[in-house]
Amino acid sequence: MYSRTMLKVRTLSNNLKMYGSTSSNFVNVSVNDKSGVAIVTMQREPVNSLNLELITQLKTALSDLERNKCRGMILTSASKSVFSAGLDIMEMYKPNQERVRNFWLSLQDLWMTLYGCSYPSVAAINGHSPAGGCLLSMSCEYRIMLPNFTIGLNETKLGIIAPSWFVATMKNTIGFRKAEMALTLGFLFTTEEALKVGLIDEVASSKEDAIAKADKFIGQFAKIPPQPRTISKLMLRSKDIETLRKTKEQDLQAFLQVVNDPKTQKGLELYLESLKQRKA
Ligand SMILES: CCCCCCCC/C=C\C=C\CC(=O)SCCNC(=O)CCNC(=O)[C@H](O)C(C)(C)COP(=O)(O)OP(=O)(O)OC[C@H]1O[C@@H](n2cnc3c(N)ncnc32)[C@H](O)[C@@H]1OP(=O)(O)O
Repeated sequence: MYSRTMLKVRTLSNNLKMYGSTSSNFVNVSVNDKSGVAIVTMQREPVNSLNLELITQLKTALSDLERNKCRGMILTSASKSVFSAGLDIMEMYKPNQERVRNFWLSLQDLWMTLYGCSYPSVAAINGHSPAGGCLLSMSCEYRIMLPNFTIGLNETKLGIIAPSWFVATMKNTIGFRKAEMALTLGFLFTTEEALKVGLIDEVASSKEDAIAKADKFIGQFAKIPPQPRTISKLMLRSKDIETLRKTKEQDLQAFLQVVNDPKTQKGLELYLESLKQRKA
């Protein structure tokens, strides 16, 4: 049914090669020949932390799907326990200035592409989904999650502030009051809590069940003319996308200022240590 890599993810562009990156394939795209629905799988082990390369490859994959007029897209993970651990902290810890700049601009681009894509989008959340992982999930139109995992914007717990477009995405997903509580507490919801608060739409018993449910959700649009569908979606979403488009540089500078603050660097160092110690 789903043929692997029918839509090839392009290798990294030249401007990334200058950082000495190898063009490993962190994203797999497979398309169902019959329905035209694509499954986009993040496969950057161990936790799909979003580094520059994964972000760039995701953006390329989503844009390719747009160009190829795909019928729907399901975003999921190759890991059995993590959807995405959010932004790769190593991109922000003692960063190379040119790379960290590119990193943030690429993340902005990815969000604008995913949030504003014309095709129906579903996150099949088959593992933990904190911070940037939650942002990706919320940017889709529908979320299906497996039990016993967590999801949320936990930035305040890390001593940082979620950028305004993360906040807008959460507010648009669960409403002002619940977003305010969740963001100020840096709350990570369990699957059950996420369902209750409306952060996810359905619970699935397995990844296969999540994909089947996602296919069913997308299938509903077969009878809806695509143009009115897309225009309606963008009427709801384009204001926040345009806000970021207009303030990209300002947002970048705010990010760079925070990242380059010695206090942030110390915080990131301690957090990385705490992640490693959890294992010991
Ligand atoms: C006024 C306007 C100001 C604007 C300023 C903007 C500033 C905003 C800046 C940043 C925004 C950030 C958003 C983010 O996304 S930050 C990332 C937040 N992510 C997390 O907190 C998740 C951390 N990870 C975990 O909780 C767990 O790893 C989990 C995802 C639950 C998976 O657990 P488990 O399966 O047990 O795996 P391990 O913890 O053992 O991890 C395996 C290895 O992966 C490393 N790891 C984990 N997460 C990350 C990460 N996000 N980045 C980099 N590396 C990560 C972990 O250390 C292990 O490494 P190793 O095997 O070497 O020990």
